Amino acid sequence: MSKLFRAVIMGPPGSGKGTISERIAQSFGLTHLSSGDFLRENIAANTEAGVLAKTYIEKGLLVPDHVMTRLVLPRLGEMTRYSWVLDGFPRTLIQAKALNSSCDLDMVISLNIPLETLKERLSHRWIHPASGRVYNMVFNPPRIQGVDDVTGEPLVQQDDDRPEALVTRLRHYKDVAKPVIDLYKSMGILHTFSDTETDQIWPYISSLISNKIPTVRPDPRCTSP
Ligand SMILES: Nc1ncnc2c1ncn2[C@@H]1O[C@H](COP(=O)(O)OP(=O)(O)OP(=O)(O)O)[C@@H](O)[C@H]1O
Ligand SMILES: Nc1nc2c(ncn2[C@@H]2O[C@H](COP(=O)(O)OP(=O)(O)O)[C@@H](O)[C@H]2O)c(=O)[nH]1
Repeated sequence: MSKLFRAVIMGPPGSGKGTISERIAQSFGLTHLSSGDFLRENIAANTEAGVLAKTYIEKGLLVPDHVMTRLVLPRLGEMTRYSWVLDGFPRTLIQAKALNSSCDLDMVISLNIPLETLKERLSHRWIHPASGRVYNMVFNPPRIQGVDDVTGEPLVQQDDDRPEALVTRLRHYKDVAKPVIDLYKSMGILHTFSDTETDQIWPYISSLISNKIPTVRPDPRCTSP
């Protein structure tokens, strides 16, 4: 069996983590794991972690590290046979160290996108709150304006995506992410991409991953035993 591939994607709000993770998942047959999705699932299922996490998310705060690690690491433990790209975790040094002690990462992708681009993108970002599906009224609009493609439910704009809120979020991201980025740099697995367009960055990410995964392997869940 060929070696499994594990990647983390980091970047400020609106940098394209979700968009690029989806492209990686589709192109290389990896599973896209998102801490935001894990949280939404737990909130919907009213688990103990979900109820606790909700109180932080509603205040615009990061969920405490011990809650996040207890939530994410067991999910990764269930993925031992699969290659994945992890989006939204780790966000702090404590989370990064916990991740390092539970698995070996092959690659960390860090997106470094100018503030003006983030502001512009987030001002057009609309989401389907229940699923976390993300649209952009310019870049990838829904089929019917204002409505989720899958459920037909209304889309909303998050308060956090307002330009005024973004500057604070970005500062916070930089402070918290810096030691994480330094750690991955020191491990020699960090790859940073800077551009204003996902379509410009994508060929570089794609060829980087192709070099690590010489043949595009089908997702093992989709093959018969
Ligand atoms: N690794 C994490 N550590 C702490 N809190 C987290 C983590 N991942 C997600 N959260 C919490 O869940 C919320 C939703 O996360 P999600 O990644 O879906 O969206 P987001 O923070 O709006 O990020 P972005 O704008 O970068 O997509 C976050 O705002 C944060 O409160
Ligand atoms: N205009 C434009 N919008 C983009 C581009 N890449 C992603 N987006 C949109 O920008 C917003 C933020 O992207 P997202 O993947 O949610 O970023 P994340 O917050 O880092 O996960 C979404 O509305 C995307 O559809 C791009 O290259 N150009």
